[in-house]
Amino acid sequence: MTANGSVLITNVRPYGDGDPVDVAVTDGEITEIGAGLTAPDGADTVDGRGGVLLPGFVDLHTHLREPGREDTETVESGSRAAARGGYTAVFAMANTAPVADNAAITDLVWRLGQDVGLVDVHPVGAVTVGLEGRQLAEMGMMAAGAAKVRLFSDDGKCVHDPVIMKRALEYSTGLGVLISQHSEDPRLTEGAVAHDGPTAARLGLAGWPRAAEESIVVRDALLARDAGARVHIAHASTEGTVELLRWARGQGIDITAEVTPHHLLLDDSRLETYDGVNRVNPPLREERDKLALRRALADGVVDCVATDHAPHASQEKCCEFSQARPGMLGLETALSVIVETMVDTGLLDWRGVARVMSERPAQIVGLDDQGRPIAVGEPANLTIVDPDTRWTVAGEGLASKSRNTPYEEMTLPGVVRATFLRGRVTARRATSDAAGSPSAVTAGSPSGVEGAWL
Ligand SMILES: NC(=O)N[C@@H](CC(=O)O)C(=O)O
Ligand SMILES: [Zn+2]
Ligand SMILES: [Zn+2]
Repeated sequence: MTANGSVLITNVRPYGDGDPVDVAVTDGEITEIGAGLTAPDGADTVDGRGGVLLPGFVDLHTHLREPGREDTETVESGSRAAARGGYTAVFAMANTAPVADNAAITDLVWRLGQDVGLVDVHPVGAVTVGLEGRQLAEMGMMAAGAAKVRLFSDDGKCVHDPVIMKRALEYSTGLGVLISQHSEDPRLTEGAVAHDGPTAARLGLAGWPRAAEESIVVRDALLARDAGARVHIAHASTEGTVELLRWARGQGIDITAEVTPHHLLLDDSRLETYDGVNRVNPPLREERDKLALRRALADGVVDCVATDHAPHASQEKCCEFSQARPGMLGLETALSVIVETMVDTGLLDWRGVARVMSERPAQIVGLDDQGRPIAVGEPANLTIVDPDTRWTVAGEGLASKSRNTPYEEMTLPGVVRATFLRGRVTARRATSDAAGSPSAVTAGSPSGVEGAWL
């Protein structure tokens, strides 16, 4: 565990409200908020340049590929990507090799994350042994380990056997942990590579129907109801899922859900090029799903944003569409996609961004040191966002070890200027432009140039 930091953050607007203030941090905690503060003893000063100060983001759905596929991402490279994306905590999915279905693996991932020290990496434990859907994993042992695993998922695969899912939910309630379901009826998606709609039909791609997701969402809502359990829906992707979530909430069922940035911005019209970078599970849907998901995130029916950051090697993505591995990068572009789809459209203000990217995800998994108010006495897990600068995404310049961003060459609004984990700077952009006027930056532009990462 690395020491807590002291820093003076100047010229920032908490939640984008009011006139700029300074925020003093000592030993990892916010000690003072006001105008014209002086730096705590020995502390660094970070000029926020009038940017929006938000609680550090929390990602309930990240794939870090360690152990097993360190060629595509490691805890270290993924942590750096997360910090640059404004994150202070991420949940690393269990579909590694070997699978994180025991406390030896989950504790290893936790320790690797703490040693890197850029973001709190909370391992997700598998629900079933080997993600095979047959035998429950030792959830209790993982929860009792150093990693204190609190989120379990077979993500990549659905816990499709209803009897296993029922038992897992009952068990999770006793342990006080949460199950995140990758909702996919495997019989309905055999061979499927794209959303089952007119585009896939025209392109000759095997279709993944909305019902494959929605039938599991409603089944699990009913299983959670009867078990008196909570359940979380990973990567909600359809208009029907939104309706089912609304219905289940109305019944008093304890169900929460996340949506990915890519399902808010992209749709299956992207598939025309047959570029494997657009293959993802669940698939990019249609315009009306995208718009329903945006509205649901704004009104709280979908609780939060989760990246489903899924790094893959270029040889796994640059091939025939149906052979490409599903999944896309997300950590370093999530904030910008949320600004584009939710802030610039008037659906969310900055308080809303704090809610869906930090507060709600922290509450859902019960992290008591994340998603906290920006107030004296609170942990300094923070991010500064410059909402007026646009940048052009280039996979080449990202901190991730992989390049499979679907936003290559897109110009997006919103730049993370700096991220703080318990008061320590974990990511920071250079500012050669002292006047602070908005300007275009490019990810990974050469050092010394505006926007480069220090
Ligand atoms: N989302 C994806 O398309 N892929 C994920 C697995 C998953 O989230 O289901 C992966 O691990 O690559
Ligand atoms: Zn999944
Ligand atoms: Zn995933």
